[in-house]
Amino acid sequence: MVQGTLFDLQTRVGPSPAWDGPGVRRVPLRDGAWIDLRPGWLSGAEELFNALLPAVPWRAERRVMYDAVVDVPRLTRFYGGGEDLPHRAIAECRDALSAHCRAELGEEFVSVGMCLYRDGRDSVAWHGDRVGRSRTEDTMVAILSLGATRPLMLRPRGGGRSLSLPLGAGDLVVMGGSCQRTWEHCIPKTRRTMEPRISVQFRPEGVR
Ligand SMILES: O=C(O)CCC(=O)C(=O)O
Ligand SMILES: [Fe+2]
Repeated sequence: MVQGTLFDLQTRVGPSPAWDGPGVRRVPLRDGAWIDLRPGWLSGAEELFNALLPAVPWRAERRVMYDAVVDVPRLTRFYGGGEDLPHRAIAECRDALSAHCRAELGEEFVSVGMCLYRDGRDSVAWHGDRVGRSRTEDTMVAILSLGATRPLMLRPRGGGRSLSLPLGAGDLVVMGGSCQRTWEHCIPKTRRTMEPRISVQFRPEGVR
């Protein structure tokens, strides 16, 4: 108890200054895609989760599917470049990511998307982030995970074995190369957790 309190006081919410750490690796995928894993990148993940949950004006979306209007099974919020972000640590993460990836990416991360999975019934179906330049160009999309651990799954668009990456609180994954066009990703529904998860997605301008 006492230890926990001291730890909380000392933890500053923000990205680790170092990219290196246990479990850090690049996983090359076929067709010119890759993912970078940076477990435990964010310090104070629980504090950031607790701050974002009430501070973000979450939106419920509805979509037309076949001939029915259905609820999108998660809440979302999108912040374009220049919009005020709900926590200073999010801007610090974006800037740290830009600094780390700039040489390879050739540009900055600009927008911040957020998803709230209220419980294991919330999900995102198989897709690539293919709105905009990512439809035709290599790019990067980084995802910071907060709250409950949920697997991010990836599969080649042309068919083939899928990969499951459990993303825990504070973990970062960067999808790079052709990943958005040649692979798909999803967060499947699960009965395993009823706890909420927030994901924060960082994307360059013109990628969605
Ligand atoms: O929540 C996640 O980790 C994935 C979200 C996602 O794929 C998206 O918003 O495009
Ligand atoms: Fe996505």
